[in-house]
Amino acid sequence: MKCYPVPRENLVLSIDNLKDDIPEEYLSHKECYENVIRKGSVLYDIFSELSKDRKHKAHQAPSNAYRISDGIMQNVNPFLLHFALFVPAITNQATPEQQAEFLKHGFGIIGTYAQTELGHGTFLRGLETTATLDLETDEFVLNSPTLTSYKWWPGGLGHTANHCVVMAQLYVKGKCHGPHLFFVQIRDIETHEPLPGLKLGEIGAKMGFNTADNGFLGFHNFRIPRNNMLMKNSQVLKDGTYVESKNEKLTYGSMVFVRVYLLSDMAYMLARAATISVRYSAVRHQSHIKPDEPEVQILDFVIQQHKLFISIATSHAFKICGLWLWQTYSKVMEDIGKGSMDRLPELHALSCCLKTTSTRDAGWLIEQCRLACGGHGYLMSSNLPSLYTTATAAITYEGESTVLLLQTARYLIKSWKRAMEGESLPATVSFLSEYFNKRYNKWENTPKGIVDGLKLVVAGVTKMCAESIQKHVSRGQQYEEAWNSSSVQLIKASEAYSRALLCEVFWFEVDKVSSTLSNNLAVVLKQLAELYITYWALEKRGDLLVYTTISKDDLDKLQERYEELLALIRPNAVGLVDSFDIRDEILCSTLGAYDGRVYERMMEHALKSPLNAETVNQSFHKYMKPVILKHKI
Ligand SMILES: CC/C=C\C/C=C\C/C=C\C/C=C\CCC(=O)SCCNC(=O)CCNC(=O)[C@H](O)C(C)(C)COP(=O)(O)OP(=O)(O)OC[C@H]1O[C@@H](n2cnc3c(N)ncnc32)[C@H](O)[C@@H]1OP(=O)(O)O
Ligand SMILES: Cc1cc2nc3c(=O)[nH]c(=O)nc-3n(C[C@H](O)[C@H](O)[C@H](O)COP(=O)(O)OP(=O)(O)OC[C@H]3O[C@@H](n4cnc5c(N)ncnc54)[C@H](O)[C@@H]3O)c2cc1C
Repeated sequence: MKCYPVPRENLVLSIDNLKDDIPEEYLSHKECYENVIRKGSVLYDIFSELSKDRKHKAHQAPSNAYRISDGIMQNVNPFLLHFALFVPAITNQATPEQQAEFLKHGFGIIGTYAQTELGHGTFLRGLETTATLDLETDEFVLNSPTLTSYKWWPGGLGHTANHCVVMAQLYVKGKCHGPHLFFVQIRDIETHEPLPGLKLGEIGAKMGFNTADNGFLGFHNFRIPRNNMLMKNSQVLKDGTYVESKNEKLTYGSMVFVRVYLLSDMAYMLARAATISVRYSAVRHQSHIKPDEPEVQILDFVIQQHKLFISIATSHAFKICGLWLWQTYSKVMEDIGKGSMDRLPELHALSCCLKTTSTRDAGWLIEQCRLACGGHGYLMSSNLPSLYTTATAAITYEGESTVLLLQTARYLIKSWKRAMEGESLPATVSFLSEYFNKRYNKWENTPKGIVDGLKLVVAGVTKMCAESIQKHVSRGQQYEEAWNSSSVQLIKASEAYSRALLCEVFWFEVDKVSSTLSNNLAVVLKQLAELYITYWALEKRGDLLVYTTISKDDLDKLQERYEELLALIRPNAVGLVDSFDIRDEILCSTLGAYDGRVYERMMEHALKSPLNAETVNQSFHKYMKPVILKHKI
């Protein structure tokens, strides 16, 4: 058996079998998949050895592994769902005995998380796949009663995974108990053939994520042992007794895990885009500022700084907030382990709005980085297009953005009502009570003043939503209709809440640690945090004018300070992206390589195009020449 010493980035990235002779963009859909399975299998082998060598918790690839695989895969790893959802779902939702049983083969199985169906992705209570208890055989019978009930989208489901965790409506003695999770083998371990009673395949080409092997799965009277229902939170006993969960939403717990993780993942996606575009902007000379001087680095254009420095700052904001949210998640999971669900609604609300804002911001900011690189940003070899299509998928997967913002809005409205009744609120929403009791300060042009102002916007919009709902109810609408009628404002409340959270956590976490940092580092980090907060104060100036005592003069001063910060950051801009420390083999960009040899790398990459293997392509003689000669005058 091949034995890998503990891999370091250098070692993994030096494995020849992980290099591409032909850039991925020149491979067919099928070749792309086969190529990524080739590379993914080498990595999977390394992770397996690593988990043995390093006593890693079973099946958890080391966190830096994702960063290495990002470089090797360039696109998406078809084994991603195994680590991101399949294993976490089992460790989060199965009993210890079940975990030992289901994961006894260690890396010998490859799983995915099969929840979304052709007909339902958001509304989980509407999922159609059924799992019906057969008391006589002590089994569940899985069925896909309609075409729309086919599982559709799960990553790795088409041709990679041999197991999955399936979400299905649980039926016991004719009664439906709602969505539950089941451990299901779908392919033979030896032959990899689909097991009898299953219809499996991949869903076809997508705008990105094309190596994720997203698939479809249909069940036809497919039997699994009763013990294959994940039974940590709810159970079905041998006699058919159903023991319900302390909180039925615990079944949705695996999605919270990934939503929390995505904040950090987006920090990394943005760090890559910022590294590429800032380095390129330092190399690219174009146009003049002073007519009698040479062409300047485009990074000297203030508007270029305005386009790019927000991405540097946002990457740090997401990294720091991601750590804060992860600590909150870990604490809530610990509480749940002790039987307390009190903070679960708060964690759900936080993870929903922060996942949404981080994925949406990563999307438009990566696009802004691409556009700031002109035509060369449009080349696949820049890696900016792939970063964009990969990042923007996250706006939809793991909870579609609008739907998740409405979940946070639900929590804000409930918290507002509690504030009106004088109840104490968790720290993350206590400002609602302050606002309700008219305890807030006049505007201050400071980072803290801006954070307080953004919170006033949240409180003001939340109050407006509550009044809108009440107005529609008083006009005869049911509450749910009134909710729907007010949903445009409800989304605004959640968006404002998410922005206020990001600004507050970023500023105060940086402020908290700055005394422990070298003076220079503290100064630069505070400049980034202040830039982030001031950027969003200016973006949201309309709301601040409506809900706070900010004046036109205050806004003019903020604009001036913002431009000062751009100038202060400019000398450190390249150093700041270098400090993301993303090596060329992982950055995969002709524009962003550390040595700055942009034009040479662009030409080297262009010559790898199969079209450049010959000076005249055969299509000239086959198609063009007859037409040209026919019409030649
Ligand atoms: C380790 C490295 C990892 C990763 C690296 C990188 C990438 C990420 C990895 C993988 C990404 C690739 C693929 C993505 C995979 C997927 O997409 S999986 C499928 C994702 N699908 C969804 O997210 C579905 C979204 N829909 C829902 O969650 C629910 O349908 C809903 C919440 C919208 C509605 O649920 P309902 O049951 O109808 O509830 P409701 O009637 O609206 O009531 C809401 C109440 O329920 C509480 N609640 C809802 N959800 C949760 C939850 N998750 N946790 C806790 N509580 C929840 C909510 O608080 C409300 O409570 P009330 O007190 O107000 O009643
Ligand atoms: C790249 C990618 C990978 C994926 N990987 C997986 C995977 O591994 N496993 C898995 O199970 N799933 C996966 N998914 C599926 C993903 O989780 C779903 O696409 C997502 O949950 C959204 O559901 P939907 O596609 O049915 O959209 P819908 O829910 O149908 O949404 C369509 C539109 O309707 C709106 N809408 C829906 N409900 C409401 C509401 N209550 N109020 C207001 N508007 C509403 C939405 O805002 C949206 O604009 C993946 C998806 C993608 C794109």
